[in-house]
Amino acid sequence: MKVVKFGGSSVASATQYKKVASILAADPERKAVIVSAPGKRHEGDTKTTDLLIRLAESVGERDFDESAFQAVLKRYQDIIDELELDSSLMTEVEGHLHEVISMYRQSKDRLLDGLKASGEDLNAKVMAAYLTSLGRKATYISPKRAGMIVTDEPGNAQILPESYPEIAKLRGVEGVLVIPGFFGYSYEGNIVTFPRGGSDITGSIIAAGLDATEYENFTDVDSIYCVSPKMVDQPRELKELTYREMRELAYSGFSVFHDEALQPVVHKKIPVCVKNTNRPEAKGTRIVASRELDGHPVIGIASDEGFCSINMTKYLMNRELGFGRKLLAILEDEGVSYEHTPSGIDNMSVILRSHQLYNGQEARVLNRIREELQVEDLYVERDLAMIMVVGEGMNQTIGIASKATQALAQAGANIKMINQGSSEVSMMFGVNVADVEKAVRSLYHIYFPAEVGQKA
Ligand SMILES: Nc1ncnc2c1ncn2[C@@H]1O[C@H](COP(=O)(O)OP(=O)(O)O)[C@@H](O)[C@H]1O
Ligand SMILES: N[C@@H](CC(=O)OP(=O)(O)O)C(=O)O
Repeated sequence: MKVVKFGGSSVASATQYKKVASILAADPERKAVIVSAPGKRHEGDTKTTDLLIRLAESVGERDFDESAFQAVLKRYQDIIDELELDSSLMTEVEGHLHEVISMYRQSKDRLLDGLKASGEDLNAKVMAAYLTSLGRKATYISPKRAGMIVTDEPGNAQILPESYPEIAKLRGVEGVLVIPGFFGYSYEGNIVTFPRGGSDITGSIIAAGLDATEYENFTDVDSIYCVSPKMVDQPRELKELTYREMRELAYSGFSVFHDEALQPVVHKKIPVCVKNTNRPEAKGTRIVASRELDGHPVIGIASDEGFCSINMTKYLMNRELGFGRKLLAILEDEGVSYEHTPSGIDNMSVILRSHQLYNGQEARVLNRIREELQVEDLYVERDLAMIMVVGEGMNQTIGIASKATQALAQAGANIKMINQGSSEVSMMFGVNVADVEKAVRSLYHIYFPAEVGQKA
């Protein structure tokens, strides 16, 4: 039995809905369908989730931005009209949005989550109605009915383990199950969303709960490529990669699959297959527990922006017992999470996502570090990007780092930081944001010269 997730671009319009229906019809093993909210129909379009965020932000004591409300309605109206579905569905869509607004008006966080979740919830209802109109047995299943219990942290939910036996009970439901992605319910009874892009997480949770043989993730590209197709034209397609490789790459910028979506399938070793809704005949990419090494020690190069570094120096830091612990305790106390901590004899840096150091917070954190740790030099460096070079074959190959530094030098990118984890499945380089694209292209050229040659 397979679990199939369709991303926003795959369910953005009536045309896309029809592709979904034929993909489902092509394989009776496709039992559970997870849908995102309608995404972008073309370059420059706005995702329904973003329209819903705009709507949530406009809600006041008594009113809200009517144009944002109408823009959301129009996304569903277009799909419902073109598929000639019952007009009562539109009444349901409108009623649902009004209900969420009036229920959560008093709490900004809850309202935002309630409206964001509506995007997928309404789409799942429309999808179930469409499949039924085609004569398929299809049932809308809310995350509540599925038993998806999550932590009560708005916009950042995590699934609780007791959900899985509940989800397993869905195996007994006849026909295709249509489940909205992106949210669950907390014990407090609230709707709580996963981080952005979190419908991938729902798909993975349902796959693990149902003990699926495969989790198919349908999107708008033929495969996962070894670098973002936004940076390199037609890069090398990846046939297979391991969970570890994908986790590193997704975390570091491969937005095609959510980095938190692997955890539920990993321990059951359920393969994930990323495929194209617009070209389902293309083989796609399989993410599996282990793979044969294919002569490419590096499998992918990812990059992400929006980092900063807190750098500090203190003479004889190496002799000061507990320095690192005290530093990290200050960050924990201030609610700041960190990504990496490269260090030298008398200096240490903490790399973190810049949005965590907003104005007041930055001053507070720096003051505490200065006063409590008595450092001699302390400053924040912003506009950093992290580049991750990933591959299972890297730990058995000599010269990977030297190739990387050569490529970065050729690109004229100044290396701000190098970090290699003990797993040796990845190596990370910090560079200025301004240098990141040329650095990634240069790394691609050095690690995949055959591909570059073929296209020249
Ligand atoms: N390495 C990569 N391989 C494939 N796609 C990538 C990669 N890195 C980034 N992407 C982007 O991810 C997009 C698909 O993810 P997303 O927009 O979230 O799709 P969906 O609407 O299906 O959820 C692709 O269109 C592509 O631009
Ligand atoms: N619609 C949500 C969740 C999601 O996963 O969407 P998509 O499948 O379009 O990435 C978002 O935009 O974040």
